[in-house]
Amino acid sequence: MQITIVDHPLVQHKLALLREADVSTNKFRLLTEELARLLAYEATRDLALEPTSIQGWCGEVTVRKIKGKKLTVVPILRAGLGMLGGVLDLVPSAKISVVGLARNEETLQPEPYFEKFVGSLDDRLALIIDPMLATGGSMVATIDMLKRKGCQHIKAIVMVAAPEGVRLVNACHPDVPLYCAALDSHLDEHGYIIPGLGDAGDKIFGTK
Ligand SMILES: O=P(O)(O)OC[C@H]1O[C@H](OP(=O)(O)OP(=O)(O)O)[C@H](O)[C@@H]1O
Ligand SMILES: O=c1cc[nH]c(=O)[nH]1
Ligand SMILES: [Mg+2]
Repeated sequence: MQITIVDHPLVQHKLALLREADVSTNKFRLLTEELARLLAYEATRDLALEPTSIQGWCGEVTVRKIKGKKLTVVPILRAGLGMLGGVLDLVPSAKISVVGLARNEETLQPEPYFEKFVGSLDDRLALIIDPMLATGGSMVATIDMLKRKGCQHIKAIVMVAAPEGVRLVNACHPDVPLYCAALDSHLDEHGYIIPGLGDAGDKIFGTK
């Protein structure tokens, strides 16, 4: 599995601000969106281009535009919604597929509660977005769902990943590249990433 840890100074600086214990809901939201934008920039770096002719100011000019492949952005509810605006800034015409999963706090298994996919998934690149890759259960379940619907090209974008989650995604779906701002140390006994960010969903939505 290809894993890209985006080491750009802007990414690392924003991640540092996100890790502060007393970060406000408003600041966490803004930083999440900004980080998502920068991570999506990296994740779309290899989109294929094709030459096309347009009328420019001085006559015909050959330019390059993104080739046919359509995109769907796949936020995993809830926390993935916090990254959606940042990704859509870069790919405003992307269609959105939504997956609702809640991690059971005791078993740490993802429990599905919603799914709504756009059509023609076999013809699209799916960009899954979720701030946290912890055990990897939620990401693997989402990739499973997409593949069952015929999706063949999938990338995962997270802010912080744990080695445990990377290992699980790699074991189940080695074809899915992962983009993140940090690969952290480990999971604690409650399945939280250390040092991580705490509960990203709660911080984005202001719950708890
Ligand atoms: O890798 P995993 O062990 O599956 O954990 C990661 C998942 O846990 C969090 O969501 P949570 O289930 O807490 O839901 P929320 O977004 O509604 O807070 C997070 O946003 C991921 O979706
Ligand atoms: O560290 C973690 C693990 C799962 N979900 C979170 O929001 N944070
Ligand atoms: Mg949560």
